[in-house]
Amino acid sequence: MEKIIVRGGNRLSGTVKVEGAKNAVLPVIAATLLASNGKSVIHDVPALSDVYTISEVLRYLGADVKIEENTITVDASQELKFEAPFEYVRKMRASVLVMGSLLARNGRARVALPGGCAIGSRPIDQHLKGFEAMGAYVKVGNGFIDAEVKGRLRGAKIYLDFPSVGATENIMMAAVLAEGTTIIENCAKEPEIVDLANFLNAMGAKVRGAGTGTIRIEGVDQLTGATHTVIPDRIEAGTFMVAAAITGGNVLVQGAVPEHLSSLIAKMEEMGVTIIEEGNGLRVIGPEKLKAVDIKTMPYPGFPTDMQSQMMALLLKAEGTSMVTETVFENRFMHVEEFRRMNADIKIEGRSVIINGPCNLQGAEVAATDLRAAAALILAGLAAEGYTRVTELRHLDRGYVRFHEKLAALGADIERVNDESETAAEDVKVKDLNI
Ligand SMILES: CC(=O)N[C@H]1[C@@H](OP(=O)(O)OP(=O)(O)OC[C@H]2O[C@@H](n3ccc(=O)[nH]c3=O)[C@H](O)[C@@H]2O)O[C@H](CO)[C@@H](O)[C@@H]1O
Ligand SMILES: C=C(OP(=O)(O)O)C(=O)O
Repeated sequence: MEKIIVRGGNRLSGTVKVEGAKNAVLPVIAATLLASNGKSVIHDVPALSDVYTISEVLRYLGADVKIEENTITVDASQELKFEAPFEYVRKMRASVLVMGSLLARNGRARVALPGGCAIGSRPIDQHLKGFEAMGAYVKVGNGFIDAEVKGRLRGAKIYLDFPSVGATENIMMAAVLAEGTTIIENCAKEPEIVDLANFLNAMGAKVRGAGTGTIRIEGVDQLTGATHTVIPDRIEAGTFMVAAAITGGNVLVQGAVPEHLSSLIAKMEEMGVTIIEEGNGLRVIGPEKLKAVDIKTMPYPGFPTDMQSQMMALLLKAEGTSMVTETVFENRFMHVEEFRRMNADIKIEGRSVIINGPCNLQGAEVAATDLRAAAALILAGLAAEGYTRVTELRHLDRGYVRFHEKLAALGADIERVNDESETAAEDVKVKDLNI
């Protein structure tokens, strides 16, 4: 079994470079399907398992995808299939993002239902509501969503009940080739939405208002492949900012965009962390003592849910009582039990978590339950006494490139091992159970 073993206590120092954003590159890759001529060239693509999964989806659909270092080239000019099977969607929910592009290009999209995951039930009703408003007939059955439109999609006014990131992206991708104007109201404002709009516009689309609560899209007849560089990953940047703070370290996070991180910066400063803009990044200096604060996750520009578990790790070391309230996903507290295994004084009360700090964290064997929980447990391990062993690393690999190597380069005592003896023992168990 693969695990990351970290021994806490080292102060981190040095420079770490942020990768291109996972949550920006996935919709951008899905959008390359919209180009019926020319190739798209995407730069600063992070080497993540999610990126390989979406590339496989595109290949299955008939696109020609080449990955060279941090650049992906997609030629989707040939005829495309319209179905994305469960084997891909199961690996990665974001596979559902090909739906808007396929519907716009083919007039039909059939995508396996993504189902829930460890952080919540995650329905896609708002995506489907948008497609229906644009004239698509949507049917859900046998584990698939089937959307079909006779002729071309038509522009429509769509109000989202919640500013869903995925629904905003999927509707944008459907609307760029629709006939007439689409207006998405109460849409998501995340930087990743702006990045997608920039790529679509480079392909010849007419998208205005991305980054505000209303996006206006005038449909065009055809899109052409374009070149694009993905924005830096604000969540990876934030994770390293916490790593610096939790160890009382001094780290330059190169590529961190301050405007994308304002809520995190504000909260970390309230805790007593020093954050200085330097070059094209942020220098983060951890204090001797951290102060407790309250946090509530919200859609952008509110505090990001994708930083909730890492920030919770930091609050474990803060003096006083902190409350973390999760409003975006209904079940994103699976890491709390794991923190408790590390001797954290922490409890769940409804949609909030109460932390009494500073906790005397102790190393333990803990399991990652989702991508950000994996990072948070490693962060807690950096500040714990003794050795922390984190398992279920497939979650980590979805969103972090060489995470342990980057931390080791900053001075952390950390390694990633493949413990053969444990794997062998597990094989025996599996055989005994005849699974
Ligand atoms: C690949 C990607 O970019 N993932 C991000 C994206 O996920 P994703 O796009 O899935 O997140 P959404 O913004 O859509 O979801 C937010 C909330 O809205 C609900 N909802 C969403 C759609 C819908 O049709 N109906 C509905 O009820 C969800 O269940 C959830 O409770 O934004 C989330 C919120 O910032 C981040 O945590 C994820 O990292
Ligand atoms: C929840 C996340 O991603 P996804 O939507 O791909 O599951 C995340 O990046 O933290």
